[in-house]
Amino acid sequence: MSRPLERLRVIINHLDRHPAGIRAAPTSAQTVSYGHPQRLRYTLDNDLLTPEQRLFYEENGFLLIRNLVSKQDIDRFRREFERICRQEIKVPGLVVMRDVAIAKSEFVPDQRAVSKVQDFQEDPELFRYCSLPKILKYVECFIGPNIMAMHTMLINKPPDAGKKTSRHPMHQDLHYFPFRPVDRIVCAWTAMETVNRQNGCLVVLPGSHKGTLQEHDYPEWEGGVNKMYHGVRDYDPEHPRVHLEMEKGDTVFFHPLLIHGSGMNQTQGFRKAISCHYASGDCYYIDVKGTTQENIEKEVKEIIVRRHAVGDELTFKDTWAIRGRLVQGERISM
Ligand SMILES: CCCCCCCCCC(=O)SCCNC(=O)CCNC(=O)[C@H](O)C(C)(C)COP(=O)(O)OP(=O)(O)OC[C@H]1O[C@@H](n2cnc3c(N)ncnc32)[C@H](O)[C@@H]1OP(=O)(O)O
Ligand SMILES: Nc1ncnc2c1ncn2[C@@H]1O[C@H](COP(=O)(O)OP(=O)(O)OP(=O)(O)O)[C@@H](O)[C@H]1O
Ligand SMILES: O=C(O)CCC(=O)C(=O)O
Ligand SMILES: [Fe+2]
Ligand SMILES: [Mg+2]
Repeated sequence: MSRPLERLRVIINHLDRHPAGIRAAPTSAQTVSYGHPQRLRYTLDNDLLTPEQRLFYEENGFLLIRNLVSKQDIDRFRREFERICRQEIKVPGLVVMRDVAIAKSEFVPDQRAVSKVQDFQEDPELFRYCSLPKILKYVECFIGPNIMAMHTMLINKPPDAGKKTSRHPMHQDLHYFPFRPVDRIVCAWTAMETVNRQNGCLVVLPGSHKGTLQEHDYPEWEGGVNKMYHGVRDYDPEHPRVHLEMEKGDTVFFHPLLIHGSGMNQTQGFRKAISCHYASGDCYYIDVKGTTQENIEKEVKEIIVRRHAVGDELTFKDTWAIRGRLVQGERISM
């Protein structure tokens, strides 16, 4: 194991299990002088993060806060998700996804198994997650006081059906987003139960957020890949990787350029997590024509046309502006 990786493992294993109490072990980052705030590019001045936490995010592109969301809240999100699965309620705009190995097979027992729901902004109970003051306090440290919830997901990673399709390839979330600046975007991802290597926890490449947006495409996986699960075409297999093992309520905040994915679910349970991508209310939309993001724009448009029978008048940008919801401060240019 490489030395930086070993150090990270040590830090993660020693994270205090108290929300405000993370004390990272010394890293090389701490040689940065606290008196030079202009060196801090990825975090903002605030009273919440300790200098160690700020430096950890600056250096690694993620910050894990233990025990942030209460068990009661998570149980409520879980019950709401179950109601959606049982089709007891219908949520406008909600996208329901089943695993490709299940959707395309006649032989898998539970054809109805939902692997993920996206765009729950119209479900008041699930959307409560995105407005939790505990979450927003941290989000503000990364993107400032004007906060838009741009993308919401409840991931119910199914037991692998034998084709490794439950994996999520290594990717950068920015690939999906036609808005900038990149440093005013952050994801909050909360474990709804114990997540570990067995059931496919998040895997991150620490420090990869300092690079640029890479070209993404479908990985060449024998057993198939889920729709729109693009992966970074070439990433350094020698780059240290960290498996983020988390307990119910633990929350990781991460930068949209951080390369991450998740391994296969080798258990019989559905591994649950809830997440929201936030952007500052003063971000702006970009045209992705001629960029590496053109391929995902094309796929999103095809799905929208098929589903809603609309033509070219709805742009990639519009699909985001429609889903985005202000949760704090002002909506300025989003
Ligand atoms: C806007 C993008 C999101 C940005 C997120 C930011 C970072 C997040 C990183 C990611 O999460 S990337 C993955 C994001 N994935 C998606 O957004 C996919 C969401 N899912 C869907 O849009 C629908 O579930 C899907 C279009 C895949 C299926 O729609 P339907 O429920 O209408 O399916 P239907 O039963 O009508 O099946 C239509 C076809 O899709 C196939 N299908 C169903 N589920 C599939 C699947 N999971 N993968 C591949 N194909 C699938 C199905 O077999 C069938 O194939 P055929 O046309 O060949 O018969
Ligand atoms: N052949 C592959 N090509 C591209 N990405 C892959 C490949 N195999 C695995 N991955 C991705 O690498 C990440 C982590 O895989 P890894 O094998 O390290 O984790 P794991 O399977 O969860 O853990 P463990 O190795 O302990 O079983 C996942 O995002 C997975 O999708
Ligand atoms: O497996 C997971 O829960 C993470 C998925 C992910 O990275 C994403 O949907 O962007
Ligand atoms: Fe992601
Ligand atoms: Mg593995």
